[in-house]
Amino acid sequence: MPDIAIRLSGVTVRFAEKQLSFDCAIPEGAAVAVAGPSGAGKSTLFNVIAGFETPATGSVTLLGKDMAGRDPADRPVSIVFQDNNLFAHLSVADNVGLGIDPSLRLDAAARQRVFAALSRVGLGGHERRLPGPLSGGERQRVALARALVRRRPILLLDEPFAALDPAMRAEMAKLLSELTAETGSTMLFITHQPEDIRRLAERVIFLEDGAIVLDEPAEDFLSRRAPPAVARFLGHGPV
Ligand SMILES: Nc1ncnc2c1ncn2[C@@H]1O[C@H](COP(=O)(O)OP(=O)(O)OP(=O)(O)O)[C@@H](O)[C@H]1O
Repeated sequence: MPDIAIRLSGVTVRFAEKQLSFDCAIPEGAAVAVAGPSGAGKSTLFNVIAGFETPATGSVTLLGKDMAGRDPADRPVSIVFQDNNLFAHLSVADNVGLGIDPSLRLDAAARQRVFAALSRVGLGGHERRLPGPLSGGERQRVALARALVRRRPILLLDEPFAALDPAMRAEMAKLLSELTAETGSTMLFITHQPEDIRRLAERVIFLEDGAIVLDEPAEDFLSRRAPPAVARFLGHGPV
């Protein structure tokens, strides 16, 4: 049995109009899809794991360590946001270098890591370009390279496929599955497409109305006809 990479126990998050609650145990090395209707709590779940949101109750344990009071920078987590947060005035290489040192004081070994990460995501030779003219898929891969140079064992990807056309979706899924196999990292990705689950996920976490309602192997999830929100997600219509 693999160890548990992410354990949330009795976690609640209170917003003015809403309370969310999370319990889950995600094995180390798993590729996990996070799905559910808009407003269900997917981004909040990521923010709790990454440390951008502080729970009102409960515990967040990552790789066996309690994260209470730990800043995002001190957690074993890299997060790639949906809008990929690239700086328009910095080169591709510098955008990736920020993952190593926010003040961009990079020695030769660090610069080598940046080049290696860009080459790994298929962007070797693009180091000096600015992000502006890049395609959506290329920008996503720059953001992914920045996450990779941080070498954190847990990778959170907020809709990594959203801006991509079907061919690029398949390519990105292949890249992510190769990367996680190589590094052994635990990866969670938010998606609205069953196809991404078929391609990449071993497990699925499904949220509804502020809570995790399913946490199970992808094949079990994909053969479901209920509850209704899952049936809708899978394109089966209401039951
Ligand atoms: N900072 C906040 N203050 C108040 N309410 C919030 C805050 N962040 C999220 N919420 C509320 O919590 C609920 C969950 O939001 P969240 O963004 O996590 O959902 P989501 O599943 O990621 O949605 P989407 O798919 O639309 O991005 C929503 O009702 C949202 O309005």
